[in-house]
Amino acid sequence: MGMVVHDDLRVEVGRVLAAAGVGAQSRLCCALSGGVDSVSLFTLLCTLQADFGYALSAAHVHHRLSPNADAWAAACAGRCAQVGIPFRLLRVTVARDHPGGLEAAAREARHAALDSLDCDWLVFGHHQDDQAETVLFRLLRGAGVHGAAAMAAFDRCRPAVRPGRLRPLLGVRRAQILAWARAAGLHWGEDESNADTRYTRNALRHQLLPVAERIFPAAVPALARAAENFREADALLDELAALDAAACGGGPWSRSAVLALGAARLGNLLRWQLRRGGALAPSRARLVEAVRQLHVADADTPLRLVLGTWACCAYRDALWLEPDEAAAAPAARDWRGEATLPWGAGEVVFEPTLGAGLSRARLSGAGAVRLEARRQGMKLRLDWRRPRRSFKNLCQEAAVPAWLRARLPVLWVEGEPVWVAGIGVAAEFACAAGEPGVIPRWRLSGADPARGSG
Ligand SMILES: Nc1ncnc2c1ncn2[C@@H]1O[C@H](COP(=O)(O)OP(=O)(O)OP(=O)(O)O)[C@@H](O)[C@H]1O
Repeated sequence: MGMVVHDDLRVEVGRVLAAAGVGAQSRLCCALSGGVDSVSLFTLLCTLQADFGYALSAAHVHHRLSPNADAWAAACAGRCAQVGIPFRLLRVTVARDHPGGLEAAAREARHAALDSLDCDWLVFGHHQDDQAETVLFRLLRGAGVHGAAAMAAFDRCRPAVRPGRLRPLLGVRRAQILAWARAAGLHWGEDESNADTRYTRNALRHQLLPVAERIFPAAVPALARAAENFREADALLDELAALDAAACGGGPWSRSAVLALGAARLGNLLRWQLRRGGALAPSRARLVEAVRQLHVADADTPLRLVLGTWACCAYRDALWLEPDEAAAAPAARDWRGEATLPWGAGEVVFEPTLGAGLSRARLSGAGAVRLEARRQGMKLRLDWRRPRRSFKNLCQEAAVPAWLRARLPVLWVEGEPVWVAGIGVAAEFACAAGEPGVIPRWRLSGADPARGSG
């Protein structure tokens, strides 16, 4: 393209790529908005391709919001065609009723579309001024350490799930990029919404930050440095949470071990686990309240505390987090005498006994034995001398909370329940004295409930 290439920007982008471990086998996709930042980035990535040997492509998200959106998309497509770089146009539909407003809805749709691309790294044009704005924005909304850490120059996001994110210009000032782009003779678009101070981010950029810079001339690099400090502290908190999670039993934690942690550490553990599960961060008030309730509930009370889109559950000595909509019952399974069967977040263990639990003879004389959730209108007789009672009644008596009922494993023989976890064995199938039997036990262990298995 016959442009002047200033070495400083090229060196900086190359430094970040090398630090992230980008090499000849890497597939990079440049998120190309058509603005000066991503156009400069795209140009630099094209230049550096010879040094690194990576495969480069570009993608533009068409939000269908602005009347100029088609022109932006066409400009991006044209730019890629000119230099022979594969280009993807991603059309998204932005929710008009998003609780965070149109800007947040557009961002969410944009990131979801980009995440679906088949590449190792998505490369963004964020720079140091964006970083400073992000830090300030988040602090003004009461962020914690994780939020105030803002953006990383690179995050290797769960390789199998979504591409990593690279921001090679994060240490570069906006003015530097602009000067570089002008010197390089680039052409780019100006986003009409950037001048619109109705959007909070733009108000921050055009009104708040200029005032801060008048008083603190180094406000932008200082805020970017603060983000790095927060990032370091955040990594330490994550390490602490990982240690605490392991010490509390890995998968479903031991409730007593979790409650032995101080309130701040317990909150840190919950936040960490929620982030790993991809949950939105709960509000501080909600989290503090959940920690308080966990502490005041007596050890045997089952708990289900909603934390935003997830819930923190405790039953007996197990404590775990799961998506809030996961009220669905675990998958049914046939029992053919196995020692254990998986059940949702845990398993059902069949312990051999003598004169207790379910009669082996009766079970083997019956048809198919199936582990399944409760069924509508089911009844169970625990005692010969008493009538059959409804599942609901039995649950109430055994203090099994409503949310847990759909998850209780039930052993069914020919359409009749013969065992219900936490409740007992049907009198018809009870083992007589001295007779070989089996006791099923529901154990919340094994699989990680936060992964929502079963
Ligand atoms: N429509 C788009 N299509 C492709 N990439 C885009 C688009 N808009 C923005 N990007 C990418 O995101 C970077 C940051 O853009 P911008 O500052 O407008 O977004 P933001 O909303 O502040 O950031 P973020 O989306 O990360 O929250 C751009 O440099 C570009 O790499």
